[in-house]
Amino acid sequence: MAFRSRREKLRSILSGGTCVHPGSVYDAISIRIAEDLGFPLGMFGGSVASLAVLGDPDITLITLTELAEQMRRMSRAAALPVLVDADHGYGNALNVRRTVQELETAGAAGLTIEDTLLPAGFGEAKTQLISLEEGVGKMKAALDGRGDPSLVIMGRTGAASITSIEDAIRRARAYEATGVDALFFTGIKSRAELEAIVSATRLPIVLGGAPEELNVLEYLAGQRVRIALQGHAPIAAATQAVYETQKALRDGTAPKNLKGLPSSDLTSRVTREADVKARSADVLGPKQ
Ligand SMILES: O=C([O-])CC(=O)C(=O)O
Ligand SMILES: [Mg+2]
Repeated sequence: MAFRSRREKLRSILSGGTCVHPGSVYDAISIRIAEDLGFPLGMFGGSVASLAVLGDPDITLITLTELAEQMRRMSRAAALPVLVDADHGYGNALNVRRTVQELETAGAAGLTIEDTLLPAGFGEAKTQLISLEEGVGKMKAALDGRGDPSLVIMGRTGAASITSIEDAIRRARAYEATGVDALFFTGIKSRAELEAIVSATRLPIVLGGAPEELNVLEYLAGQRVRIALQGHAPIAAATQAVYETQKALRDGTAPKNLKGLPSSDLTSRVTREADVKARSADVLGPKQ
């Protein structure tokens, strides 16, 4: 299986003794940059998928097909293992099974399924959770949908910031019992909360965003946290760069005087130009 080594790399992060920051990736160029800079893993968030594909905020308007297609583009562009935020699995537990099948064939190294009620329901001001029982059904369906046993499936709960830390632990333990490979938590606010989770569970932990006091890799590593997200600044920086460049051009700046453009060397690296040229010479013959 072509993607197995990517999945095994993610598994070795989860079974290792350190905690890593993933690179935030959302398209073919961003995954190549993350790979070239030596990130051990890419994180493809639902928020950045919505931004890159639709230009929308993170409100689950993106479809599974669009998400999987963007993942497929990244899988072709680079060999960096990618953890995909598969949100709620795009429907009920049967949809979760389908979501796993699609992301597996698109080359994801791993994916998260969360227990948030998505998209937001009628008249609901605050984010809601599905029941623990429905969450368990989704985790079972995700595992059932996996064809390649090396694909990593993570159970994710946002309960810490929606209901309580006790509820987050209860849910994590129930997801753990289904056989998922790791637990992903959002909304953890303190070391005490993290330590309560650590003593009540046994699987590797992934933290999606954490306050300053938690953000020390050595400390996190000692708490069984293997991956700690750092948000999605690269796509935000790209938005600002496009804005500045278009504004300068609109204001009359000559293209040769624009600031912040990549060197030709960087462009050549992110397009893997040397590789393309070598292949062109092989199959298209020498240029006349
Ligand atoms: O998983 C992540 O990267 C955090 C998240 O939910 C998102 O960005 O949609
Ligand atoms: Mg998300």
